[in-house]
Amino acid sequence: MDVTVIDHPLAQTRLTAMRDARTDSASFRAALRELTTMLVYEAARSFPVENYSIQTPVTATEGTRLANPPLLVPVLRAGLGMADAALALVPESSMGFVGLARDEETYEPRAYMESLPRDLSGRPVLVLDPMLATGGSLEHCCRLLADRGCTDITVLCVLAAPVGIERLERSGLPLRLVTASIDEGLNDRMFIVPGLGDAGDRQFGGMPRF
Ligand SMILES: O=P(O)(O)OC[C@H]1O[C@H](OP(=O)(O)OP(=O)(O)O)[C@H](O)[C@@H]1O
Ligand SMILES: O=c1cc[nH]c(=O)[nH]1
Ligand SMILES: [Mg+2]
Repeated sequence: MDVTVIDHPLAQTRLTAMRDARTDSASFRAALRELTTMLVYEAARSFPVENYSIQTPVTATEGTRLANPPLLVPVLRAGLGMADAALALVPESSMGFVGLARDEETYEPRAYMESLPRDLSGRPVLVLDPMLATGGSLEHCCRLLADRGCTDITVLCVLAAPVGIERLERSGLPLRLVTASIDEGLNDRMFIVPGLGDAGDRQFGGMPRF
């Protein structure tokens, strides 16, 4: 699996703001939006383009557009904070949604929402979720996409734990990963260390579990 780590200084300052426990929700969301722009910029480097004719105020020339705009899939809740920034940078894209909540005892993802096109063959997909911890949630999401015929999945994360990367690698799914950091590991509650805490709660506040 192809793994890209964005170690740009501006990505690292946003990441630091997100890690800092003193950062309030509004500043956390702002840092996530800015970091998402950088992750999408990097992920889009390999997007195929096509040329077409345009007219500048001076003369005729060739313009460039995306040959096959992606489907964006934020994983609710935490991935919602990446959706606007991704859509702003790739306005030609469309959006599907997957809702997953990790069970606090088994750490397995529980699916509660799925809104995706039926056929994803020939369609590149950018999955948006800030956290790759055990990898259960992202493996589940990427399987939903592969089951619909998708063969080109790029997962965009803020933090990835080595065990989660290995799980995605072992899954055999057709994906690559773009992240701002590979962290040390997981603690006994399967939180990423040093991490940033619960990315959903830090954006939107705590929620009673079902
Ligand atoms: O790799 P995993 O071990 O599966 O953990 C990662 C998942 O945990 C978080 O979501 P969470 O289940 O907390 O839901 P939330 O976004 O509603 O907070 C995160 O956004 C990932 O989806
Ligand atoms: O560290 C973690 C692990 C899973 N989900 C989060 O939001 N944070
Ligand atoms: Mg959460």
